[in-house]
Amino acid sequence: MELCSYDKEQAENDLVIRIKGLKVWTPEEKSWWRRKPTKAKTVILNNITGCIRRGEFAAIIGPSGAGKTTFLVSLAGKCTLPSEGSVTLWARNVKECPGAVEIVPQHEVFMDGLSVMEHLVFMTEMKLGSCKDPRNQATLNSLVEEFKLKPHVNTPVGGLSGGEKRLLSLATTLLSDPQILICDEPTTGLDSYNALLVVGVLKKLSTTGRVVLCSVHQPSCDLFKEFSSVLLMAEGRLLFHGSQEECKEVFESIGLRCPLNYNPAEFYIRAVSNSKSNVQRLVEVSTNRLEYCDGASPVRPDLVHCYNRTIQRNWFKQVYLLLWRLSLTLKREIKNQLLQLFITVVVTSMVLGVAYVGASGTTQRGVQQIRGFLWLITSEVSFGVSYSALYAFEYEIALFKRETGVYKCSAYFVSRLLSFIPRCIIYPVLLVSIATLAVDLPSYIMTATEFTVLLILSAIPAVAYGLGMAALFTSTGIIGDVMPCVDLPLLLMSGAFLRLSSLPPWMYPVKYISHFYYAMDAISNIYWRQIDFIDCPTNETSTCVKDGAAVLLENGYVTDYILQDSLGFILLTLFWCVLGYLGLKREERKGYAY
Ligand SMILES: Nc1ncnc2c1ncn2[C@@H]1O[C@H](COP(=O)(O)OP(=O)(O)OP(=O)(O)O)[C@@H](O)[C@H]1O
Repeated sequence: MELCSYDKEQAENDLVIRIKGLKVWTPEEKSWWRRKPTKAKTVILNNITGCIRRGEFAAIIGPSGAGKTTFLVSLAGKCTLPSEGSVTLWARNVKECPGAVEIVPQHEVFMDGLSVMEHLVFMTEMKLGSCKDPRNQATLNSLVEEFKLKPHVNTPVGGLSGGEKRLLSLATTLLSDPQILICDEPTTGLDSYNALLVVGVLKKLSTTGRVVLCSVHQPSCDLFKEFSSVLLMAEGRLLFHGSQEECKEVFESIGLRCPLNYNPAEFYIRAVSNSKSNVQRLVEVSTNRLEYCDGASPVRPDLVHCYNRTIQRNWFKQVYLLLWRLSLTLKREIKNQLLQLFITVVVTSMVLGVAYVGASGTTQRGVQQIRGFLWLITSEVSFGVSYSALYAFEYEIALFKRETGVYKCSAYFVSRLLSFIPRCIIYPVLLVSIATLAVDLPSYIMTATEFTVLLILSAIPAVAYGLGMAALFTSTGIIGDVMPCVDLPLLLMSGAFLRLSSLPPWMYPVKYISHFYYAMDAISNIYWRQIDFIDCPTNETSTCVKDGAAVLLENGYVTDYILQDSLGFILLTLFWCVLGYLGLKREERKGYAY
């Protein structure tokens, strides 16, 4: 089970991680109307140099805000802040060795509706391959055993305690058997038994040659002594790196002796909290001590072969697995979801039925009513599905970012789109079946069937539109405000409120990206093409429309509607999918907030 390996004989005692002059800072923030920066640049990591050896099990300690998390994230090559200096694994840039390092963040993010086993099966399938493979099954079972997750395999993840979630998070990360494991506060929130259990497993990993780095907050004496080395940080600097014995010696050399029976970790942290002089003295000592890293012989990059146990499942398999995971959570809510949908559609259909009872397109009065009815059923479906997709990413975006690299962004978007297909079918079927009973449709069965098929087809670009907008605005939280502004020009193009034949040419592009337009164009054509004669009373004062074709002409709908509207639905779905994909890609690039 080897991930990112290298020629062992050649480099048995070599350095694994080498850090040179690492500096990380937050960028200046400027507003476009002021020249002066609104927020100055802040240095988080200040010129860190050091090296980590094979088999090291290190505790990273320091006061809050010392930069421990930023340091760990930089070591994993996942820091998105501006930086200089270098982090290399076996003489290779950390970013060139993906999969060699895995990071377990401080905060867990899971799909709460899944059970522990379902989550682990999903991750195994995505990262390692089929769960039917005995090797993968053995890995999965051994992690369940090792992290004492067996009693919880059927418990929903959302129902686990904080500590149990931590164990699950570690087990998930270890599935891919990383060569370097970085854990941000792996024992926080665990009782002493589980904390020791976790530390024990991590220590065991390090004895196999892997590097395990953990930031720890106020570790107990028992826990602290399990670590083979200590990295002490304060004010963004690495003040000490070495064994616990050496740490004691260094502190004593600057006149700081840990009292007997006092927790050494707590003593070191206290000594560097709010004491500039202690920090300065340790910086001076460490500058000399850390030179040993420069003296050690580096591995030749050409001898390093980065490979990793995780595999990339093919795109279709990824979509399938993501859909399978979504279906598991949906299955648990299916009764509520169906009931909600049913009530919404029945109430809507009944209101429409009552308002348009007996409406027929064969009379002059009926023309207006049928136009209204057609507009309302198409807009109900479009709004119903696009707004249900609008908040799809709100809760999932953190999970998506956390799982970056596990599956492709496009696979995730497509699986989310496909998960709405049942709604795109059920909604129109119910709505047309109930609402059309009240109106006078020519060749009822045929027309109602055509309406249903059309509304199902129109629901797909509508969902893509909702998801696309959701992906574009998910991180800003303003989606609820943006949607109505984008909806307005699109629904104006439906032809229900404007005569499309007299649109100014500059508005044409809006018409062609309006799913309302294609849906109204098609449904109007289906209905009005069957109306050969519209009665015109002798006492009618205004001009009469004489047949369905005249109604279509008046509205500005096309004649070749099947080809144009089908093409419109396809292109529009692609258009919103591409925009949604780009939105998600942008979120992915921003990185996970560790
Ligand atoms: N993306 C960021 N933007 C702005 N400031 C940041 C960012 N990330 C970290 N910081 C700041 O850098 C400092 C170090 O943060 P970091 O989380 O690395 O510290 P830490 O030692 O892990 O703290 P704790 O032990 O409390 O988790 C903090 O003052 C934090 O506010």
